[in-house]
Amino acid sequence: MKVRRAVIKVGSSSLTSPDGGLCARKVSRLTEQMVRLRFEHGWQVVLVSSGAVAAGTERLGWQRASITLPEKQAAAAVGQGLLMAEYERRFAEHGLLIAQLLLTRADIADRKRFLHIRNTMETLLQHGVIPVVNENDTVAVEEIRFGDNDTLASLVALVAEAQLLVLLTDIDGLYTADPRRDPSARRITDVWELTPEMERAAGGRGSKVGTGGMRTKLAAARIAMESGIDTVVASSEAEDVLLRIAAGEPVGTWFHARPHPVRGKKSWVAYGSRASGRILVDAGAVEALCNRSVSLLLPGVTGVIGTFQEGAVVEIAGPDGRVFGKGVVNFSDRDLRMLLERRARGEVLTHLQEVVHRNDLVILVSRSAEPS
Ligand SMILES: Nc1ncnc2c1ncn2[C@@H]1O[C@H](COP(=O)(O)OP(=O)(O)O)[C@@H](O)[C@H]1O
Ligand SMILES: N[C@@H](CCC(=O)OP(=O)(O)O)C(=O)O
Repeated sequence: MKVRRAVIKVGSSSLTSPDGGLCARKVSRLTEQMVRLRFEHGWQVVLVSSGAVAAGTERLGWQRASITLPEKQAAAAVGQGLLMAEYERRFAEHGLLIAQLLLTRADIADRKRFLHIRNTMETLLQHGVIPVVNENDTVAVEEIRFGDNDTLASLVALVAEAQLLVLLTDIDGLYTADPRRDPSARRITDVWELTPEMERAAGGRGSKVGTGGMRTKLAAARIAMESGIDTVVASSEAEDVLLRIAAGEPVGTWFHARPHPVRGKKSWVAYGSRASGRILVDAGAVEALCNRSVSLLLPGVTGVIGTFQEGAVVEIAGPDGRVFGKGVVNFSDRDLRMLLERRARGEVLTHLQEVVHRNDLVILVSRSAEPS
């Protein structure tokens, strides 16, 4: 695999001391390696950094265990500045500029905003700047949150059209069970396909500052793999971990990209967008859409759920009610319902046939890949 662009996500525990404050040694070890990736390997690097809440909480002298949501958001606002100051200083020592991108789930779900983020990212990278991304914790309420930076990092990898996603954490990969609970757990070195056993094995966070644990790392790896991006989960503490990954050494757990991935706008439809409604189709349409690269036409539609405008993203479900696809719909829900009624009255609707064009339609390879 030839890497030109990599997204490197660093978890809170990989940047902080046990008291939660930023650990200068940990930050400098990682930034030094990123500088070498840039200059010795020619990689363009996007950094997704957690740690704002942990760093801010420690600086404010607050207790993490009993913190309220507004306090957490306030701590993130303090900590984000501390994080950026630390990165600024470290990268500047090597003549590198950094840029801050704070995103919410809603920014990625909106196609226009997604494109603005992509263009900004592209411009920064073309100018040799290192984008440093985090969730915009201060504005992110439940409905518009990623909630964890693993998912954010996988979507940033789509935005950046990266070839590699690295998730650095406090453990050296995916194990057959959470090693903190099961000492007999073994590390899995390569994953070609995510299995239900792996998902069952992936538990929650491993430290007071972590969010999501291995579960969210698998969800991130799935999005990346299905979008043609390799993912490595590795320990940030392992000696020269990033350089060893760049050298192709077997470090951590390597999740291999699918050979025929979803790409371009379709990957945004599949994983970035949020569906506004659902279209129900008959068995013939399921067969045609899943096995042939065709558009969804009106004769296959049996029902409509929800409210949406033309141009919105909708889910597509078969007669069993299971969602198997997503796409950009050509009609509003109101017009679609009207067309279905007119069809039921026997009207032949030859001129209003194409409900979702095949270029805007994606079959979700795996149901748990749905970003619902
Ligand atoms: N099957 C598993 N394999 C490895 N680690 C696991 C597994 N299940 C749960 N974990 C936990 O996931 C933790 C890493 O996730 P997390 O605490 O969210 O870290 P980060 O802050 O780096 O995102 C590990 O410390 C480990 O205890
Ligand atoms: N946005 C939050 C981090 C959320 C998160 O996913 O944390 P982690 O599991 O440590 O990567 C922060 O900066 O504190």
